[in-house]
Amino acid sequence: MANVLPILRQVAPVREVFAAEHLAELARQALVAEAELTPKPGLVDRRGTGAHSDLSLDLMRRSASAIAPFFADMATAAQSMPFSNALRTEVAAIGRAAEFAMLQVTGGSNSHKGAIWILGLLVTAAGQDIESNPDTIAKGAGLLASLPDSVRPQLVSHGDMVRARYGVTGARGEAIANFPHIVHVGLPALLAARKKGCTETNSRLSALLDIMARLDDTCVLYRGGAEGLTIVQKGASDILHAGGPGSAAGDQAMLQLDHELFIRTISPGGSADILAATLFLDALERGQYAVQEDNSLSEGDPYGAN
Ligand SMILES: CC(C)(COP(=O)(O)OP(=O)(O)OC[C@H]1O[C@@H](n2cnc3c(N)ncnc32)[C@H](O[C@H]2O[C@H](COP(=O)(O)OP(=O)(O)OP(=O)(O)O)[C@@H](O)[C@H]2O)[C@@H]1O)[C@@H](O)C(=O)NCCC(=O)NCCS
Ligand SMILES: Nc1ncnc2[nH]cnc12
Repeated sequence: MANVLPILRQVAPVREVFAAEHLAELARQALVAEAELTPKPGLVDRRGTGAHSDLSLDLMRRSASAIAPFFADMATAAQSMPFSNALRTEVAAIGRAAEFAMLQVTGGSNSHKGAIWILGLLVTAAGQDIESNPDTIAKGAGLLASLPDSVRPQLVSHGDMVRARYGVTGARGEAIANFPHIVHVGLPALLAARKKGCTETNSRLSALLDIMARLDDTCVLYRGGAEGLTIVQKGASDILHAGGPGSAAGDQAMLQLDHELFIRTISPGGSADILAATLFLDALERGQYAVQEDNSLSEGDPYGAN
């Protein structure tokens, strides 16, 4: 079904929907593209495990594959019921099943909890209308996030602890505010770097650093406190001011920040999730479907970084 989408796009004038499997595959590929992007400060990448002792690139890839079918289920749900509390409840149940599948494949490590939330909401919103753009998809996803989560368990998450201590709004707040760090930070930074002639890898790294410089990442706050967040935000900002990825000073500053985060075991995991979602919406917007003309799916880095 996914492989007919480019054809549908040409012949169907309006309100054709994205195939659920296609959205899921695109989301999986965005997660793999984020994980493989190298070098990322403190994060798992092609060089190694960053500030993590329980994650690896192979695990991130397997986690992405394990959760992709749940994205397809979310898009299918979006196509079979209207925007409503019932859809929110259905998607929450699928999201929790995806978290369970993630924990099973990683042996209990949290590889993509934030990504399941963000991409799950975006895939659901994108599942409804092919004429959408990043802004309207983010708004739809934000609206869905603001509906009540009727079966929310009474467990206290790391995000809950950090929110109570530092007064930040975390992953839930990001969604309810319509994903400002994707729409107003990640995407503009990605496009600006490409326009300047940066390589695709450096454009994505620039987008990640811009996100890191501004996001109140609860993953950073939980591991490193307020001081850790300052180190991440100032460090990312300094790299960009030094010339950004691809400049000698920028690359040097990036290695220094990577080292500091490694020593302190601080990981900007929330920023990584926001970058994956940025790549997903960018690919949708550009019509860059990773389905090949011979109906196969691209291998390696399907988002084509260089
Ligand atoms: C709304 C939920 C995301 C739950 O939110 P909550 O804040 O209560 O949960 P957390 O457990 O804290 O997870 C939030 C994850 O979101 C990422 N994140 C952090 N800050 C932001 C931000 N400002 N904006 C957006 N996203 C953010 C981050 O995920 C990444 O970090 C993880 C790695 O962290 P790590 O420290 O290694 O792992 P931990 O287990 O936390 O600690 P250790 O023990 O290892 O030290 C990695 O997963 C990245 O993805 C935060 O971790 C949502 O889950 C929810 O409500 N779900 C219910 C189902 C539902 O409604 N679904 C609907 C659609 S799917
Ligand atoms: N590349 C990465 N490294 C560590 N945590 C992550 N969470 C999402 N992407 C990640």
